[in-house]
Amino acid sequence: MNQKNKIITIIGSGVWGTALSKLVSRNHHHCRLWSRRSLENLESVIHDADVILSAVSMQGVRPTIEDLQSLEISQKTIFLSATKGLDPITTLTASQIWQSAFPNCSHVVLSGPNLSPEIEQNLPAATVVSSHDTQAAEAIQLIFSSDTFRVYVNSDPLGTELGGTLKNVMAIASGVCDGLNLGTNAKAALLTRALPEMIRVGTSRGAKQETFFGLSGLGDLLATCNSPLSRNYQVGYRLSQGQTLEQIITALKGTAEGINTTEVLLKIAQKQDLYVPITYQVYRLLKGEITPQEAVNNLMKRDLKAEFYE
Ligand SMILES: NC(=O)C1=CN([C@@H]2O[C@H](COP(=O)(O)OP(=O)(O)OC[C@H]3O[C@@H](n4cnc5c(N)ncnc54)[C@H](OP(=O)(O)O)[C@@H]3O)[C@@H](O)[C@H]2O)C=CC1
Ligand SMILES: O=C(CO)COP(=O)(O)O
Repeated sequence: MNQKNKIITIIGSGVWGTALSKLVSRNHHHCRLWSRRSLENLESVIHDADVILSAVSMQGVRPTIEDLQSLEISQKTIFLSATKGLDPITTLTASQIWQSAFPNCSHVVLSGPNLSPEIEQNLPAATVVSSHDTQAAEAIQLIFSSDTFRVYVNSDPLGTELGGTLKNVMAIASGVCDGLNLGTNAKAALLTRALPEMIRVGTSRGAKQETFFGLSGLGDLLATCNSPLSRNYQVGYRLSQGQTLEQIITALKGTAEGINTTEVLLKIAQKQDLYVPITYQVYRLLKGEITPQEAVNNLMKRDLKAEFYE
């Protein structure tokens, strides 16, 4: 694909879709930012698009696909997914759903430590674009790369997507950790134990372990779990301050995917008999079954064991 002046249609004009539209426009590509509330119709904005980028939250993925399936889409169009969530019914990632809906097109995932307010400010950041189609991933890499946005490529889309998705659960736990003032040691312990938990789930689904040590895994875990800019972190922090989940969701600006992901992740873990202690405590906390302090106590009081195990 010639890299000059591509037409990029972004579906979902929430904070992430908007931040991505600025990256595209700064690189002098033609960006069409669309949401279900736009006056333009979807058919006109996808016409001749080189890339259809989905930046809707997980609950918007299936409705968006249904709208697009009735329209004519060239097989040359690259689908790019920036959603970080899991489908509650099938437990599939967003890109897996896009792939099965449009099997004849190339699919790429974009995921990394990319808190949108910092991207909006044009602060330096890095991300990963991942696909089984190397050419498509490299085309997306060129479209988004700039002096302030460094884009890497890998060929493990599932691992890339799951890193960004699973860390949202850990970000809730991390917000609790900071809100209860548990200290730097506790935070280091939490994040270090969170990564193997994410890897256990990811590799059981076919993702590569090494991907979780990259930007979309460890990188996004560090960013999201250490920043009050993260909505998922805010959920945990506010729970630690005694707010109810209902109050938090009402006050929260934007989507915290980790709330839904925790439930789906626990379902996966129970079905596949995977050990996910942090996720389990986050789940019970979100359900109102335990207090934040009880979640901490439950994690600390578990049976002793070796640090590394299969
Ligand atoms: N914000 C960030 O820093 C980052 C976010 N992400 C991921 O990107 C995704 C979007 O996040 P973000 O932009 O922050 O969230 P927002 O809550 O700001 O925006 C959500 C978007 O999804 C759309 N949407 C929600 N439900 C539906 C539906 N049923 N049908 C169609 N569209 C729907 C919304 O449309 P409408 O406005 O009409 O409601 C809106 O455009 C999430 O999966 C998030 O994890 C990834 C990286 C960074
Ligand atoms: O994924 C993100 C940063 O990489 C955004 O995190 P939140 O959805 O928690 O705000």
